[in-house]
Amino acid sequence: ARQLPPGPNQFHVMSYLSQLIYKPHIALQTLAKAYGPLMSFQLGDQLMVVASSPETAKEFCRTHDRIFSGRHLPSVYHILPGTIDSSIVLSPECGKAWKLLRTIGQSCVFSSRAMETNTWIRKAKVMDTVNHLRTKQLGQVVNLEDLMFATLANIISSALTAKNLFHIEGEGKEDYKEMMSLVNEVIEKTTTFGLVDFLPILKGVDFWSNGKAMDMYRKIKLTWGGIIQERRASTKNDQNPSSKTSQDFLDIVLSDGTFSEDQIAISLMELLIGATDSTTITTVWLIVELIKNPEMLSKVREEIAQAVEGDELNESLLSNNCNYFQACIKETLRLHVPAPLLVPHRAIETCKVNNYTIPKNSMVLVNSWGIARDPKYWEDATIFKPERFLDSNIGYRGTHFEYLPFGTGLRMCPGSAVAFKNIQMLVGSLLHYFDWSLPNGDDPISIDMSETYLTTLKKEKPLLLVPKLRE
Ligand code: HEM
Repeated sequence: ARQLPPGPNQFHVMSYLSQLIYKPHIALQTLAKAYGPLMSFQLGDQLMVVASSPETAKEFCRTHDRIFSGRHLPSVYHILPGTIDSSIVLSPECGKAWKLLRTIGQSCVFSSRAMETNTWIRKAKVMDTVNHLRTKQLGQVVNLEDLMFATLANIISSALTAKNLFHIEGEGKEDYKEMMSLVNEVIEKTTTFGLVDFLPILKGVDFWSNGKAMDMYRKIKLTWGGIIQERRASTKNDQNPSSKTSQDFLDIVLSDGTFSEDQIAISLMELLIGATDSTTITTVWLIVELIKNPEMLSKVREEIAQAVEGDELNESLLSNNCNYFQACIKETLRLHVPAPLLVPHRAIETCKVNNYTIPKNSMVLVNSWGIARDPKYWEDATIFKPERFLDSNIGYRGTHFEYLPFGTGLRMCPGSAVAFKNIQMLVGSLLHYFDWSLPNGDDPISIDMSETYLTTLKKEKPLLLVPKLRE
């Protein structure tokens, strides 16, 4: 007989509804305390299955990895034409288009060779930002979160298409603001799914009318259309295509011919969001934790100083010699897990897990946030303590199930190493060249630590700081 994992009944779920929508990682952790690390419940017409321990996470992401490698599509994707076949993140199964896009991404962004090739891009975009900050007047307040976001967006868009999305020197000007709100709107709309999407009562709110979806589609095309067409034209005019030494993502997808221009725009947008959203969140929390802990900050700075060559940070020295700094990045990814429930998985077949039946099309959530704060696995679990990673072999590549900031298995984040390098270069440079203080000389201890959930978990209030060039 079919036996589902234990879990709350309809009434119990209803009493948690608001928390399930706005703070699902917390609600699910609370429920798991009552029902155990493998739990199920009905949410509207969707069966939800939740893994809340390293052991149960392993069942879904390792032991039965292939069966749980599906995704649910937010309703918006059913409205937008062609998106299902041009997505990595939300591709419903690990099918042909998913494989092709992951392979192309591997060759020009994710692999070690690609990261090596792209080192100069990372450095150049970070230095654009550093140089821009050098022009600030003494005491001028900077929205550092936006600036780091724009820098990370330029790094990925340059790696994908050889173009900047943001003109950094134009920070705060019309073009910059327009691009910022365009991209933010797409991020907000396309990631606002998950639990809400499966509740018939909330569907009444009509998040996603056809009109809104088409507007989003138009905006995605507005962001990338010009870049794609320009490249297509220049490739046609180029008599000798082999004269280009290395191909970027755009060269490869265009010459492959599988995807339409609109589909290419969608996959570029998706990679942009994947590469910037969680990474920005991490850089924000890392800086917050360090300015709140001056002793840690000076240790990090001492290390970074050892990785400077001439007047520039050297990426391989940063990677090889800055253990404490890396421990701080890892600890930030533990205490402030950017994707607290990973990206929801879907069972593509019915499967038995721990003697329970998990029916086909169940939505599987791994509470990576709860696991990373479980006192069973982590001492002083809610305290920022980078030292814990110094003498530990726990890495972020998905082999330690008590620490899964990037997930693990088939659907694991392909950009984990890229993220690490970007964070290291960007935050390393910002801390090396500048001192950071709060507006009005406020004490860093007073920084508001509230978080807000929108598939990713970010700092609620923007990070406003005053830079001062270090001697
Ligand atoms: C700190 C930064 C980042 C974090 C915490 C993060 C986290 C994640 C997580 C948790 C997933 C879902 C894993 C799962 O469902 O099991 C994911 C998927 C993904 N990430 Fe990241 N990520 C980060 C940076 C990046 C970067 C820099 C890129 C691109 C260069 C990227 C591209 C992707 C893509 C394409 C997927 C979809 C994979 C698939 O469904 O097959 N991410 N990421």
